[in-house]
Amino acid sequence: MLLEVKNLYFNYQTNNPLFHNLNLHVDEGQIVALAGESGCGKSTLLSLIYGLMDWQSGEIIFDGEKLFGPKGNLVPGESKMKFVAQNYDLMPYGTVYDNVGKYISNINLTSKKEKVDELLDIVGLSEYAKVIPKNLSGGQQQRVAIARALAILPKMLLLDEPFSNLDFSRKFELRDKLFSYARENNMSLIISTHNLEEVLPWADKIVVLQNGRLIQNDSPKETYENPYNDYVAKLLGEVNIFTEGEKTQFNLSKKHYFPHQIKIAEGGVEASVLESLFAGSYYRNKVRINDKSIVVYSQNKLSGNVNLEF
Ligand SMILES: Nc1ncnc2c1ncn2[C@@H]1O[C@H](COP(=O)(O)OP(=O)(O)OP(=O)(O)O)[C@@H](O)[C@H]1O
Repeated sequence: MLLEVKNLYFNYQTNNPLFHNLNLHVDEGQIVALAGESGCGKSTLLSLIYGLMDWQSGEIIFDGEKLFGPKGNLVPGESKMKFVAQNYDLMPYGTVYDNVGKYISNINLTSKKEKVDELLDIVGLSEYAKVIPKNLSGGQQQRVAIARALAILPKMLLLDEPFSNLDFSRKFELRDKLFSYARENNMSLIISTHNLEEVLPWADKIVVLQNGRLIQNDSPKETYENPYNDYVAKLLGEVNIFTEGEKTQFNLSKKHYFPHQIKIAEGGVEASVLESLFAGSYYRNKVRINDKSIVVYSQNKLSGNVNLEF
């Protein structure tokens, strides 16, 4: 085990703990998605792990050593970790090259250049090496910060919403390269996100926080098949949620059905189609059974009545 958080207790305001007995562990080389809606405590947890704030009780153990938070380090932050916070913290007057190379030794300048070039390629900023951060967009600055963090090959990298400022096409490219780089170098990642779809294919484990409480800690498949509650299900994408009464009425085995989990099939429950919209690789349909509106995906445009199989 690389990281162990044991019975962590932390509050910003007395008598109102954000974390109460929080437990979490991360293995070496593991990619963990830390998910939850805005304000649930993701950034705070990453800051505590990295050692930027003091916690009130509990233990954080990293690489076999007990951590002591800010008082344990002369320079803020644990030396074997790197944290890319939401403010990026770049050197404003250094170029992109300088920023990415900040933690790489100058002893061998040729190998330093090779390393910086490799990292700039990973984050898609090869053409921006000579630009200063002030003249970059928010998403570009975010990518510089990621490249700089990767440069020191930390044992663990903490990324706070790393894809939040990136456009769609960049996101795909960056995710592929970033996760491959982490795997090749056996680097552990904890990535905070409010959108699990963004990291699901790459994550080994999904950890969900709700109001400071860790409510689910499972593999992506297990989380997807058995979300702990409606809150977790909604973090996974568009979902149909059924009440206990509706479950009985439609003879359902579970409470949450993602649109693709409901099939159009002969012999199923009859539903009327309210709308059928082209959505690229599928049609997004709104259908109704009695008073219940349900979203289902299909290969073809639907109309009239259809039969649904859950
Ligand atoms: N410095 C602070 N002082 C007091 N309360 C704070 C402070 N920073 C954060 N909080 C509160 O702690 C809770 C958790 O905040 P945090 O930033 O960790 O959430 P988050 O899940 O990272 O949110 P987001 O996704 O919006 O970044 C929130 O209710 C927030 O208002």
